[in-house]
Order: sequence, then structure tokens, then C-alpha cells
Amino acid sequence: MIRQVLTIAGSDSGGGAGIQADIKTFQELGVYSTSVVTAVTAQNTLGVSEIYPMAPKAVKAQLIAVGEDFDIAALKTGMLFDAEIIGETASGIQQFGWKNVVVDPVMIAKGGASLLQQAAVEALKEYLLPLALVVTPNIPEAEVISGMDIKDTVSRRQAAAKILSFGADSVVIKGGHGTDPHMAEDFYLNQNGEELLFRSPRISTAQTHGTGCTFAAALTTGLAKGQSLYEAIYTAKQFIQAALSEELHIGAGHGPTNHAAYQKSMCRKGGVHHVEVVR
Ligand SMILES: Nc1ncnc2c1ncn2[C@@H]1O[C@H](COP(=O)(O)OP(=O)(O)OP(=O)(O)O)[C@@H](O)[C@H]1O
Ligand SMILES: Cc1ncc(CO)c(N)n1
Repeated sequence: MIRQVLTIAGSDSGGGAGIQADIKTFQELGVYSTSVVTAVTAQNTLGVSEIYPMAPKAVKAQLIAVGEDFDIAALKTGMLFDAEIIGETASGIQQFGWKNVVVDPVMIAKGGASLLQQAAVEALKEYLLPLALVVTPNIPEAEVISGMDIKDTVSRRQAAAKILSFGADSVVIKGGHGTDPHMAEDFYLNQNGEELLFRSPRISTAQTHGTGCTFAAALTTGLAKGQSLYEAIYTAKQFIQAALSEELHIGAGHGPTNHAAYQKSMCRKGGVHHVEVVR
């Protein structure tokens, strides 16, 4: 039977990030996607113009509808907006005993709009991170959660350890916002102190809308299919590398990534992107 997954996230009317990016990624990778909408954003490649959060009871009702009928093999959370929605999300995950929980702690959109209220960061740490198999902050998000500046590899490791102190099994600090001009480097650390670096050549492109959502959705798919966390991160890195490599040039701003590129690369001899893993 096809594996079923869930995304709990905001809608991006521009289709490049949020629920839309997640569902496209799930579809490309061959799993069945259910979704719980937490907020509707009026958004395009130039930015977010308006945000309409769902009432917490609407989030709860969607979680119950999904939980009562589907066999969720893995799930991801994205934009959760406020503490009440985080609370409902955590309750739903606990009520249905869902495992393989990927928390993408979405905070700020590329154009600067806030997708998580400041007061909700504490709720994220207290209620959601303890349920996470893996949490996938970008560098600014990792700084907010840890309360530390990330300036180099030493402070990145310290921030990762601080994030794990809130209870997630593991963390991937993504490198899209890193300063290395040649490499996009994602740093993995788990509760056993094991660390890994997943490295790919940095692609020079403005078509980066929704990279984080797409990466986390691909990772979630791997977990749903029974891959190890290592394999799931590796495949997610290949997926995003392909999606950034073949630009779509849609919209006038930060355009969406190309969710169909990974499957195309699989069909080409030597087309799959190599990811370097440093132990
Ligand atoms: N220019 C790039 N070239 C190669 N890989 C990239 C590039 N930008 C981001 N990535 C990769 O994309 C994934 C997502 O990282 P990033 O730090 O951009 O997430 P994010 O900031 O949460 O994204 P967004 O907010 O746009 O959804 C990571 O695996 C990162 O290494
Ligand atoms: C709805 C939504 N979720 C996440 C992001 C972050 O990319 C975004 N821009 N919009």
C-alpha cells in the first residue's frame, strides 16, 4: 500500500513554499499526502502581503479528520504561526501517536514577513521539539531557538547542542544562509553526539523560494518509506540540489524551485546529484 504522510503547514498562494511545496514533493517521491492547513498566506515570489491564521479549533478538526482515517507513516510541520496552533499540533501528534515527526521551525519568509509570532517560540520549544525525530532550522532560526549567534563551525555545533536540549532526537542546521560561497553545508547532530556534514556545491540562483519546505518534505518522505534518518537526509539533499539546478524562472522575485527536476535527474545517466558526507 502507498505510504501516507501529513503536512501541517501554511498555504502559499504562489505555490512555491508551504503546503503546496510539500504536496508537490510528496507526489514526486511517491507517497500519498494529507494536509492540515494552519494559515492562508497571500504570497507570491515577491513576498507575503497578508496572513490569515486558521482558528485553532479548525486546525484541531483537520488533525482529527486525518488521524481517524489515515495511517500516517511520517509527518512534517511548517508554518504554525502562533502558540495556540502549536498547542493543537502537539496534542494531535500525541493523541494519534504519530512518529517520524519532522519539525521545520518556519519563522521568517524570504521577503522578511514573520510566519511565527515571537511569543510562539517558547511554545515551539516546550511542546513541539520534544516530539521531533528531527528539527530542521535554517541558520537564523537556529539562532533564535538556541539564543546563540552562529559565526563559525564551533558556534554552529554549540547552537545545535542547545537546540537538542529542548528534546528533539536530532537537528539539521541547514546551510542555505551560510557564508561559504562554494558549498551549501547542512550540519546534523543527534542526542548520541554523532555529527555529520551533508555538503553540495552552492548553486548561484535567485530561484530559492521554498527550499526549506521542499527539503523537509523530501526528508519526511524518506522516513515514511522506512529509510534511516541518514538516508532520508541524503535523499532530501539530492532532491533540493536537483530542484535548484533546473530553474523554472517563474515570477519576478525569488522564484520557486523545480520540484520535478529530481525525478528527471534519476532518468538521466549520471544525472543524480552527488552529496558529500563528512563524518
Ligand atoms: N544556493 C543553494 N545551493 C545549494 N543548496 C542550497 C542553496 N540554498 C539552499 N540550499 C539547500 O537547501 C536546503 C534548505 O536550506 P535553507 O537554509 O535555504 O532553508 P530555508 O531558509 O528554511 O528555506 P526557505 O525559507 O526558503 O523555505 C538545505 O539543504 C540547503 O543546503
Ligand atoms: C506558507 C509558507 N510556509 C513557509 C514559508 C517559508 O519558505 C513560506 N514562505 N510560506
